[in-house]
Amino acid sequence: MKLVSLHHVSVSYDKVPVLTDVDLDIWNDDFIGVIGPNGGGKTTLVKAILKAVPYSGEVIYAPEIENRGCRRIGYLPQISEIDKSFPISVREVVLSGLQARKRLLGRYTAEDRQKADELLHTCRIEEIARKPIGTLSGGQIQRTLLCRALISDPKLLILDEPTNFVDNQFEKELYLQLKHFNEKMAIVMVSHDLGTISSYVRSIVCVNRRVHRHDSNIITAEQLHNYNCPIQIVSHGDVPHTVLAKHPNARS
Ligand SMILES: Nc1ncnc2c1ncn2[C@@H]1O[C@H](COP(=O)(O)OP(=O)(O)OP(=O)(O)O)[C@@H](O)[C@H]1O
Repeated sequence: MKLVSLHHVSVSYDKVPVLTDVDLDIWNDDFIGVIGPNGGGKTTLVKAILKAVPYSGEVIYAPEIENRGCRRIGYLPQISEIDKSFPISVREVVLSGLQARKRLLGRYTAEDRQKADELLHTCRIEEIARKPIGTLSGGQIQRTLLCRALISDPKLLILDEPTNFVDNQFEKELYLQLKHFNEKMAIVMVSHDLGTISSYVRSIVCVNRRVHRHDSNIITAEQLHNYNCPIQIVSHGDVPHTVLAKHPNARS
């Protein structure tokens, strides 16, 4: 079942085109890795899927995704987009994932709080439930944001660089959890860590102003060529690699 369809979607910031004429369908069982060079438009693509940036063209949600004002998309933003000075506890951050629904229905229920506690337990952060987010490590923040993204029982989970600033242990646990979540929801994950994600995702979407979907998790030489930027090969086989952080062609 098709959950989201983008038709001829274009996005510009200050008249500078960032995404041009994007056609993309997201299906209910998808596990998509979104790759591309720095500044290529990956986060903008995610925001277009969320209708969180002005765009031309069409972004169409199936009724399973949006029904009577209730949107079932969980979103884990980049850590840099989080205001850590905001005086709010881990548990409150997790519950805030229900806000869109609460605008219609009012206060949190005992059931909501129990759900938040279950997720905190699943992500192994129940002992920091009362801590303010400003005091947390990168891994603890990512776990908190993951719980927030999951609390509304999404049909589509979107993660933007979820393994930035986290340790290897968290990364491994996260990928295994995502595999499990993918039995119930579609997943779209932006990552620079191509070598790792290629062994978990089922499709690859390359973003460099234009968007190409490849229904395979094998990263090809052609895809690497699309990067047009320095690449560090980290292992052999199906060309897994990492894009260097410093990048002369970046537009940002
Ligand atoms: N709100 C904004 N206003 C103006 N320009 C923006 C805005 N957001 C992003 N950009 C620019 O749009 C381009 C694409 O940015 P985007 O964050 O979508 O790329 P990205 O592929 O996610 O990059 P990165 O890998 O560095 O996270 C960049 O040149 C960026 O500077």
